[in-house]
Amino acid sequence: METLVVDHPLVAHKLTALRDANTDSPTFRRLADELVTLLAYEATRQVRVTEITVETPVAPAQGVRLAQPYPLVVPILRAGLGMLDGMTRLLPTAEVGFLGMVRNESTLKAETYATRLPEDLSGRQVYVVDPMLATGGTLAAAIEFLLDRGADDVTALCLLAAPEGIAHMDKVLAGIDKPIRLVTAALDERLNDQGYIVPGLGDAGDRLYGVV
Ligand SMILES: O=P(O)(O)OC[C@H]1O[C@H](OP(=O)(O)OP(=O)(O)O)[C@H](O)[C@@H]1O
Ligand SMILES: O=c1cc[nH]c(=O)[nH]1
Ligand SMILES: [Mg+2]
Repeated sequence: METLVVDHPLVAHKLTALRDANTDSPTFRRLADELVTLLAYEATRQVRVTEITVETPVAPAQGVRLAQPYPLVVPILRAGLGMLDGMTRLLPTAEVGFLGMVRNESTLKAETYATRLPEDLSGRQVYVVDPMLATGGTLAAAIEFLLDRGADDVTALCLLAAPEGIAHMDKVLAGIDKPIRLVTAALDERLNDQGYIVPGLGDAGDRLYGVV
């Protein structure tokens, strides 16, 4: 898996505020939304385009537009919903599919409780959004699901990643001959005994949606 940790002072500034336990839910949602837009700029570097010509008021100009089929954006419910608007703002013609997954907090295994996306993803470029890559169980299962449906190019956007999660993804996805990328705002130190990212930001879903 090709991994990019976005190194930018504005990303670091917003991420620091997001981590702060004193940041309330409305501010957390706004910061997550702003961070996605910054990450999406990097994450869409390989988005497929078609060359076209347009007529300016002066002369023909060569340019590009997004190729069809349009990209599919897949938020992993629930916390991934906090990254959806930022992503579709940058890719307004993208389709959106949904994966509902929850980590069993005792076993740390990911369980899928909802799938609502096209049956056939052959040839599709997919952007998966989920703020947290902790053990990597959730994201690895999500990407395997998308590849099984035929997706041939998958980019995941996360706000935070743990080294253990990236190692797990590399192991599970080894030998897959399709582009798989991760773009994250930070690579943190480690996981704690409860599988939480350290220093992290706590439970992203709870902080987005105000559950305490
Ligand atoms: O890398 P992992 O160890 O699998 O953990 C990461 C997952 O945990 C969080 O979701 P959670 O299961 O808390 O569900 P939620 O979005 O409904 O809060 C997070 O948004 C990821 O989906
Ligand atoms: O640190 C973590 C790990 C998993 N899920 C979260 O929301 N936070
Ligand atoms: Mg959660």
